[in-house]
Amino acid sequence: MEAVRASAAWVASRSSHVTVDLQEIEKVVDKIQGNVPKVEWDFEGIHYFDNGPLTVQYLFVLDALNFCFWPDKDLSYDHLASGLKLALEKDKTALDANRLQNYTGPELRQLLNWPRPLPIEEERVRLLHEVGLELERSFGGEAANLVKAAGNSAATLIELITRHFPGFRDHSLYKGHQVFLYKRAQIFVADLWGAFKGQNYGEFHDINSITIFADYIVPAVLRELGILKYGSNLSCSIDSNREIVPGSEEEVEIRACSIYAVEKMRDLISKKFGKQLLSIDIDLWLWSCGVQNMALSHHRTLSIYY
Ligand SMILES: Nc1nc2c(c(CN[C@H]3C=C[C@H](O)[C@@H]3O)cn2[C@@H]2O[C@H](COP(=O)(O)O)[C@@H](O)[C@H]2O)c(=O)[nH]1
Repeated sequence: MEAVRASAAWVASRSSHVTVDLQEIEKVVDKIQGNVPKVEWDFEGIHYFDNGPLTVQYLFVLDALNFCFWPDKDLSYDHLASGLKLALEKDKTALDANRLQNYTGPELRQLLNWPRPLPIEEERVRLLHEVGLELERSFGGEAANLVKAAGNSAATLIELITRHFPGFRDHSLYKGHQVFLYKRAQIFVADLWGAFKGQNYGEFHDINSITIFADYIVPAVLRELGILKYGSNLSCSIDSNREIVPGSEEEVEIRACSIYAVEKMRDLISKKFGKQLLSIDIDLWLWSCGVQNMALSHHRTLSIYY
C-alpha cells in the first residue's frame, strides 16, 4: 500500500519519541544473512479452512474483530481464531450476513465460548453488525464476492474494504497530516494469501505492496531487537504498563516507525543479498517471535484498529 508506506516514512522522518536505528537493522540483516526464518501461516493450527467461500467469510469476520486483546490478561488472538472456528464447525450459518447483524454482546461471548465481557465489547458487536449489513447490501452477503470484486489486486481489495467498511479505516492525524496504517485491512489480505497459499481467493499479483501490520506485538519485538529506540518518557510509560492515548504522537510514531523500519529491512536485504522478500513474511516471523516471548512488554492503547 503506497499510502501506508509513504505516510509511515513521513512520520519516521519527523518522529521525536521513537527512533529507527538503521545500524541495528543492518546488524539483524547480517546476522540472518538475509534469510528471514520461514513461518507457516496458521503455525498454531487454530484457523478454520475449507478451501472455499466460507473460509473467506471466516477470515473477514476474524479480522473485523482482530484487535485489542490485552485488557483481559487471559484473552489472546488464539481464542478469537479458534472460537470462531469451533462456532463455524458447529453451525455453518453462524457467520452468515443476516446473523452477523443481530449478535448481541452476550451472544458473541457465547459464540467464542468466552466466560466474561470481551474488551471493548460494544464496539466488537457494532463492527459485526456493520460487516453483516454492508456485506448484505453490496456483496450479496458474502465476503468472497468482496474479494472477487478486487480482481486479484491486494491494493484494490484494501481500497474496497476501507471504502465500504468504516471500521477498517485505520487512519490517524500526525502533525496535521493524515497517516494510513490499515492494519486489519492488510492483515485480511495476508490471511487470504496465507490460507489459500497464493491461489484462488488468495491470489494477488501485487502482494508485495502490503506492509507489516502495525499492532502491539511487532513494535515490541523491534524494540527488543534494538531497531526501535524509545525516548525515556515513552519507555517508562510502556514498561510500567501505562496506557498510551490513541492518536497521540507517541502512538502514531510507534506504529509508523515499525512499518518504516521493516520496509528499510526489506530494502537492505534486497540490496545486500539480492532477495525480494514480502513484508508479510517478515511480519509473521517477528510476530511469531513476539507471541512466544511472554516477558515482552508492549504498548497499551485502547483501539479498535489493532
Ligand atoms: N503484526 C501482526 N499482528 C497480528 C497477527 C495476528 C495473527 N495472524 C495470524 C496469521 C497467520 C498466523 O498463523 C497468525 O495466527 C494477530 N495480530 C495482532 O497481535 C495482537 C494479539 O496478540 P496477543 O494479545 O498476544 O494475542 C493483536 O494486536 C492482533 O491484532 C499477525 O500475523 N501479525
